[in-house]
Amino acid sequence: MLATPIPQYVDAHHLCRMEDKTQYIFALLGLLASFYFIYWKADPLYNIPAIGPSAPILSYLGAYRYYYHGRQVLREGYRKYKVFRVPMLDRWVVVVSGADMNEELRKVPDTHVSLAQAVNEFTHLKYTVARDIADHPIHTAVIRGPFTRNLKSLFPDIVNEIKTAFPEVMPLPTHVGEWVAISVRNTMACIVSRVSNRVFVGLPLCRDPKFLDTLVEYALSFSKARDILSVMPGPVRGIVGNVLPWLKRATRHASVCIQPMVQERLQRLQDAGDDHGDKPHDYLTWLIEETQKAKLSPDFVVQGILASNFSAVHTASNSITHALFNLAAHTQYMQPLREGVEDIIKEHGWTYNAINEMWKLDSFMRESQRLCGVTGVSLMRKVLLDITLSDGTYLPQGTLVIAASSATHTDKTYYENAEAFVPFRFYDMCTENGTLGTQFVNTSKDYLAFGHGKHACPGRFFVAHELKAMMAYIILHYDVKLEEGASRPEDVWVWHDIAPASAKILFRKRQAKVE
Ligand code: HEM
Repeated sequence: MLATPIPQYVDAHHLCRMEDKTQYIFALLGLLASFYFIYWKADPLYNIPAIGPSAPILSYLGAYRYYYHGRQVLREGYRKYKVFRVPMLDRWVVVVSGADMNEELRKVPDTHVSLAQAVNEFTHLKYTVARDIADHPIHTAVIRGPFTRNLKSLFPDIVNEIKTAFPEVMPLPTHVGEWVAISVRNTMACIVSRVSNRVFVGLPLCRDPKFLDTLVEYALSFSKARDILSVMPGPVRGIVGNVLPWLKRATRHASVCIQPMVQERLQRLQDAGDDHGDKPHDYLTWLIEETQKAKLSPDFVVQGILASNFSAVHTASNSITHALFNLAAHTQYMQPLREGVEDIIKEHGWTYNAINEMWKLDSFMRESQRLCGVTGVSLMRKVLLDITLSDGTYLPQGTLVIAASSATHTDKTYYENAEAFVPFRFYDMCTENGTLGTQFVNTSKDYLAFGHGKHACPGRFFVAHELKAMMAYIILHYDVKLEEGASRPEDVWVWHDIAPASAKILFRKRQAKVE
């Protein structure tokens, strides 16, 4: 059958229109491609080598990889480049490699880079931690100043809380030799929360179940809120942040507990007048004094307590969980640790000085943190004024820059047998070579677990005593091992954050006594 012939004029006209359309489509695609390339090449970070695809949209593939395989991405960049960049969902982050670049980054003055603003960008403090703490970090001033200066006098409270919390939170069967599987991360979070709040808010609040529940909820809601906000485009973030209920609820609940104590301290400060001897001498009072210096309302103290908990609890509980996993996986080190701790406690009792003398334990904690930090990066900074690094890399205002601490810590240039857990390596360095500066609290360009330089963690003197005292208590009272056939639980990396697995290990009442 023959098809009905199409008139010639229709055909030509139709073809003409089709050609026009195709031309438009190609022109549009060409225009879009040009915009795409212009946009890509106009990125001020374009010349910095990227790990994964650097083109717009395709870079989300790289972000996906960084989210799930942060450790490998950072190691790859570290191996290949002095300075490189990694993609996150809403931005590129520039990373520096190696001790010398770490040193260079930490020396950039505060006029040009800011730690506080970098933390704010990564965590959206206003909606996740405390409403105004980014603008008025009163807790940082207190931790750096009177808190650390008075650690020795606060130490008996820390010990008292450890001795009370362990039997309550981690009771063990009285049967000789019976092992119990304990979820370490949650248990340590609970004990660290009590011990830290013993010094932040004191008795009885640090043991009040309602207050402790508020803190647990606050910690959990931080990650929820941060994850939601980090996938929001900038302009929408503020709107969403303002409607999230969790921080408002935590602040309200914490206020109910803390405000009466603030009022009581204010009254005592007023009664003491100029008589400094009668002034209360504790964390709440120091926070109140900071609010007065900054001409803020005393209500602000609640935000200071929340921010202190944010800085202190999750970091410390993850750190001791890593240490316990390392001890359970290397039980041969229990005996030498025990001998050291027991001798010192016998001689000095549970004192601040005794904890200072526990060199082997100190080395164990430092080594544990070298390999299993709380994060795989450090020296987080936001560029405030354009800078050019020594290798010529230009970092414009607004760039986020970090140091690849975990890769530095496992670089054989700085550490012999760098991948292995050698718990007494720092103890040996100190006793054999007389190398100073390798204690748990010391920072250096190749040891960045607490940062380095002017902004190095001001809470590290407290946390070193807190965690060493907790470990000493465990070493003297419990035996520890992995579950049958298990190996050390793998750490979980999300972006560059590292969390210990939520695994269980076995504890029993200590059997062998050191003579
Ligand atoms: C094992 C536990 C901890 C680790 C691994 C840790 C780590 C860090 C790191 C890496 C920094 C940034 C330093 C830099 O960029 O140079 C930092 C800052 C800070 N840390 Fe810690 N920290 C811990 C515990 C604590 C505790 C217990 C407190 C409070 C008592 C605290 C309070 C702070 C504060 C306020 C800052 C900000 C300092 C500033 O803005 O200058 N940290 N910490």
